Amino acid sequence: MDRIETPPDVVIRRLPLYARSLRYLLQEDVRSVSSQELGERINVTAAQIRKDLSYFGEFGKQGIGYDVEKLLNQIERILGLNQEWPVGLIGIGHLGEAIARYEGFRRQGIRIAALFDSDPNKIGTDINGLTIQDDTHIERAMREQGVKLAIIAVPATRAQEVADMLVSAGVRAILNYAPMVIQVPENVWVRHIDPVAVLHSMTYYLAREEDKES
Ligand SMILES: NC(=O)c1ccc[n+]([C@@H]2O[C@H](COP(=O)([O-])OP(=O)(O)OC[C@H]3O[C@@H](n4cnc5c(N)ncnc54)[C@H](O)[C@@H]3O)[C@@H](O)[C@H]2O)c1
Repeated sequence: MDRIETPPDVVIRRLPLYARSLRYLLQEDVRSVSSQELGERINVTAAQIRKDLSYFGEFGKQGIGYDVEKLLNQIERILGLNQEWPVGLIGIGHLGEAIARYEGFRRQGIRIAALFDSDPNKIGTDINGLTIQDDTHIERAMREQGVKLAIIAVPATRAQEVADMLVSAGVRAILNYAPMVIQVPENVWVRHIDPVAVLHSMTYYLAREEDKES
């Protein structure tokens, strides 16, 4: 069977969730799992899991389920997690410092490799063995280390200029925490994390409930 279709982005976004669930299963010493059981853990139907995985080849056998370790290895390979990814972090304020100190990234294939800020009081100080560099050095430092991934944790008003510097530095994927949509060329991936917008999408429901009660 030909499998030339490009997997949609929603499928790619689910793969890390499958991988995480499979890691938990391995920790629980579960060696084999059905798409039904895997789906229940992440609120996805068994049919959806089978369809998602079918973009990448044949996994598991009908009626037997998936070998947890093998499927995890395959998904990790698909996600490029058979290597470690260095990441540049820009903006070492409240959030940036917490990210720089977070040990969980390293355990999951992501290595914070370079820190940048524009505040002269922060430049030259160390966090977790890394020296905060002047953000005017982004291009040189990122190119020298071959860093293709970056995290933006600067105020919204500074996010676009930082994104422009990252693009000039050859960065191809940006995780943006600033509440501001940044413009980048087509060949650069951007994901936004906006906890305030997510909370507001729930305050909508709470406010309606309160209206009904009053
Ligand atoms: N702190 C949170 O819980 C939180 C939650 C969600 C989103 N955010 C967003 O994350 C971003 C950072 O938040 P924060 O609380 O850490 O802010 P912060 O003010 O504590 O830190 C911002 C840091 O960015 C640096 N900076 C400013 N301009 C820069 C530039 N051009 N280049 C490099 N560094 C620069 C500042 O010197 C400072 O160290 C903001 O956009 C904020 O809206 C924060």
